[in-house]
Amino acid sequence: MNKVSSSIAESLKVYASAKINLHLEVLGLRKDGFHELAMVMQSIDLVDEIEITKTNDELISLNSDNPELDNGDGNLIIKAAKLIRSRSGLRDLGALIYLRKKIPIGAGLAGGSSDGAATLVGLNSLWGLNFSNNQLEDMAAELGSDVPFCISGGAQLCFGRGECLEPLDKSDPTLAIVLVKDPSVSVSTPWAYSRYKQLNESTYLSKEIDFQEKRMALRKASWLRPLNASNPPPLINDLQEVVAPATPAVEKALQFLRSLKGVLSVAMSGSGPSCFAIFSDLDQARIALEENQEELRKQCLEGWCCALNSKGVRFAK
Ligand SMILES: C[C@](O)(CO)[C@H](O)COP(=O)(O)OP(=O)(O)OC[C@H]1O[C@@H](n2ccc(N)nc2=O)[C@H](O)[C@@H]1O
Ligand SMILES: Nc1ncnc2c1ncn2[C@@H]1O[C@H](COP(=O)(O)OP(=O)(O)OP(=O)(O)O)[C@@H](O)[C@H]1O
Repeated sequence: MNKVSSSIAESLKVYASAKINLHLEVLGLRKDGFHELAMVMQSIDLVDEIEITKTNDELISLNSDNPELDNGDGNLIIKAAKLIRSRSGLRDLGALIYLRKKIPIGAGLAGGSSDGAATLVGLNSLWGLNFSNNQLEDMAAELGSDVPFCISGGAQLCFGRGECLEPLDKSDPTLAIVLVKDPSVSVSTPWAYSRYKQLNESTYLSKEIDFQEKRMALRKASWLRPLNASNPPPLINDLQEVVAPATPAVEKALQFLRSLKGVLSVAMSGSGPSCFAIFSDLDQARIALEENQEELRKQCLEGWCCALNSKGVRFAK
C-alpha cells in the first residue's frame, strides 16, 4: 500500500466567494510601496469549491479542473497551506487538495485570494490548529492584500492596503448583480496600480490626517447602512479611469451593462476587467441578463447573475 492512501484520515469541502468592489478610492502611496486605499468590498455568490483531504505524510498537493492554472508553488492554495503549516510548527501535516474553479481567473474578483483564504480556514479546521480569526487574517495579509477580506467576507470597509477591515451589517442584502467579462481578457493588478500612479501621483495625499478624513467620510456614506435599492451605491472605482481607456473589453462591458433595464449603477470590479451592474433583486438581474443573452453573445461577453453573500469562506454542510 502506498504511503498517501494509508495515511488518509478525513476530508472537508469549503466554498471560496468572489468579491466585487462597491467602492475603491486610491488615497496615496505607503512606505511599503503599496497604495493606501479606502474601499468597500462585497462577497458575491460566485464560488470556487475546494475539497481537502488530510494526510500525515508532509505532502501538500493540488489538482484542479482548470488546466490553465499552475498547481505548484505559485498557486495561492499551496502558498496558504504551506504558510499555515509552517506557523503550526507541525511539519508532518499533509493535504490532498482539489479545486473546482468557477471564479474567472485574473478578473478583478479575487478568485485566487479567496482560494487562499478558504485554504487557511479549511486547514485550520481539518488539521485542528485552533488559530483565531485574527491570526488567520494576519497570515492572509502575508499572502495578498485582498486575502484577509476573503476570510469573513460579506460587506466590509477595507483600509490600509486592503487588510484593515471594518465589517458592515451582516444581514443578507436583497440587492443583486449582473457580472460580465470578456473571457479572452485579463488585467494585471500591478500594471493597473502603476498606471494609476503614473497619471495621478501629483495629487496623492500623504498625511495620515488626510487619510483619516477620507476613511471617516466613507464610514459615514449614506448608501452603506443598509445596502438598499432606494439609495444604491454610487460605485466609485479610481482604477476604472485608467484601466477602461486602455482596455476595450472593459468599455464594452460597461456599455452593455448600462443598457440593461432596471439597472441601478455600474462599475468595474477591482483592477478589472470584470464589470458589474447593481439591481434591486435577483429576479430583476435574471430578467435583464436573460433578455440580453443574444447581445451578450454578439459582444463575446460571459455573464452571471449573483446574489450578494453575507459570508466569505463557507464550509459545505
Ligand atoms: C485591486 C484589488 O483587487 C482591489 O480589491 C486589490 O487592491 C488587489 O489586491 P491583490 O490582488 O491581493 O494584490 P497584491 O497581491 O497584494 O498586490 C499586487 C500588486 O498590486 C499593487 N497594489 C496592491 C494593493 C495595494 N493596496 N496597493 C498596490 O499598489 C502592488 O503593485 C502589488 O505588488
Ligand atoms: N487559486 C488560484 N486561482 C486563480 N488564480 C491564481 C490562484 N493562485 C494563483 N493565481 C494567480 O493569481 C493571478 C491573479 O488571479 P486572480 O484570479 O486571483 O485575479 P484577480 O481576480 O484579478 O485578483 P484580485 O482581484 O485579488 O486582484 C493569476 O495570474 C493566477 O495565475
